[in-house]
Amino acid sequence: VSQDETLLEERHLRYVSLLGKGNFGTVELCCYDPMGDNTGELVAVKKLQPNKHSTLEDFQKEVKTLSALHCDYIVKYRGVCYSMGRLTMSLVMEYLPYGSLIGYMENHRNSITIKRMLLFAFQICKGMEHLQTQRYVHRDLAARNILVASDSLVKIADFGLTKVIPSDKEYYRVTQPGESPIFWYAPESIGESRFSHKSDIWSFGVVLHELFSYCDINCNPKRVSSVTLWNKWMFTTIVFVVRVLYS
Ligand SMILES: C[C@H](Nc1nc(-c2c[nH]c3ncc(Cl)cc23)ncc1F)C(=O)NCC(F)(F)F
Repeated sequence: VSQDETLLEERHLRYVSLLGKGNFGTVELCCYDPMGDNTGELVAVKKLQPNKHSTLEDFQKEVKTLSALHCDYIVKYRGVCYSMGRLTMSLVMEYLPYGSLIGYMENHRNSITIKRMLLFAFQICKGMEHLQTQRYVHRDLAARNILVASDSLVKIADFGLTKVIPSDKEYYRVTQPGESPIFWYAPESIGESRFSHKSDIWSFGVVLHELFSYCDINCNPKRVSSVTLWNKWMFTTIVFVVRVLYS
């Protein structure tokens, strides 16, 4: 019988620690140990908590997206794990020990060279290039969604908002913009909820800003655009004007 090694059994997944939370559910560090002799592999398990933001259908699309992407610069898919009699499911991915790029840049502020930042930027470009060849738009490219595999390798992760561009169009229009990270959004994404490879490139520009500012909390995109009331008023006005221009 052909063993589908991407269908993982919950009984072999041992909880280690909580890695982080999102508006979909949580990501836990687990050890997948089918032999039961602690020779298992550390994995990151994204558990779905169906809520108003993310449904099982959205989650299944994320699994389909990640399982279709094979690239050194994209977090690897390990499989899915159904539990509670297929009532809920988990997405199992490789575990990247150095965590998210934000934390890494803050902790290695003094040892990161410009050359290293350019290497990371190049790797993110290669990952995004692979996404583009499959007509995917990430829609949430930000330093918080880049993982660090080693001191010289980063990978794109979190494909929860990723969409496929229809073959007859150049862009994807979102009907219900959820919790939008608008500080990473291109003008046409703010104005018309339109997403394309070009809007991913805009977000990449914001990621470059994060990289070259060491993901410093005092100048991160959200902070920069709302540091004072004036900026807040200005930003609101800009969003309003952009929406008017695009309507
Ligand atoms: C909610 C989860 N948050 C976190 N994840 C990790 C993490 C370390 N190592 C990891 N290896 C594989 C994965 Cl999928 C996550 C981690 N560390 C801190 C977090 F806050 C997450 O998925 N964040 C999006 C992205 F993965 F892009 F960073």
